[in-house]
Amino acid sequence: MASRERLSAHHPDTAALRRIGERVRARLDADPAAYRLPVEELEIYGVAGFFSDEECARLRSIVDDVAVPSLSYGNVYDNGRTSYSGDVDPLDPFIRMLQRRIDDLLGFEPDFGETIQGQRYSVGQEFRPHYDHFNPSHKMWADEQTRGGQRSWTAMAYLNAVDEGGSTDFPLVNLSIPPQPGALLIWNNMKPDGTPNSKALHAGTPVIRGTKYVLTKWYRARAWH
Ligand SMILES: O=C(O)CCC(=O)C(=O)O
Ligand SMILES: [Fe+2]
Repeated sequence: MASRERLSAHHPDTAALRRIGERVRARLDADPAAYRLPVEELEIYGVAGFFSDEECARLRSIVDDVAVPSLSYGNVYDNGRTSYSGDVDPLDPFIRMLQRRIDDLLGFEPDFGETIQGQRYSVGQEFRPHYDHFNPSHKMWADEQTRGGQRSWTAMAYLNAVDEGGSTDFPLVNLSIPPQPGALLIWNNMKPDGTPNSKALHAGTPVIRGTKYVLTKWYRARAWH
């Protein structure tokens, strides 16, 4: 363990991730619309009403258009995800406008963000506990190193209210966040020192009644391509 800690502290992305953490934190702390959730050991913020009802409705229909079963995607990161998901069209002017708003809220250059992903969960579907950041011992890590490196912050938007279930839980910091339409949840997957935060483990809990729609945008340590 000690040698792995040492390895990650010396990783070339670590200094960039530390600076990104500082910059985004300062920006969100200065933004009256962003509320820092009162937990230690995880930097996590909420912004209520980030998307309007009309934007949420339009986004839900976009998610319906692009979503396919997550598990049949063959995506190696997706173990534990039983929802439907898909990338939205990054060139769509409506999506570009929304992406700019998220980039601006966090203070990221647009090319640091991956394409927004849409997800739809039906009754019983979930995203089991996982980390958004990459595990450097994973076989895909070498590839990801060349296309932007480690994931830093996650921005996730709820596009509707769920009748029951579907909360986003961070079990290691005792947080359970119920979907609120139009709200954006933002967290740092790294610690302030720029190394992965084990407390960032989270899950989309099973939907019990209704359907859950979300958007997720992951930001990297470097420009993503
Ligand atoms: O649906 C949720 O509440 C969590 C989604 C999530 O963890 C992700 O998209 O990475
Ligand atoms: Fe996640």
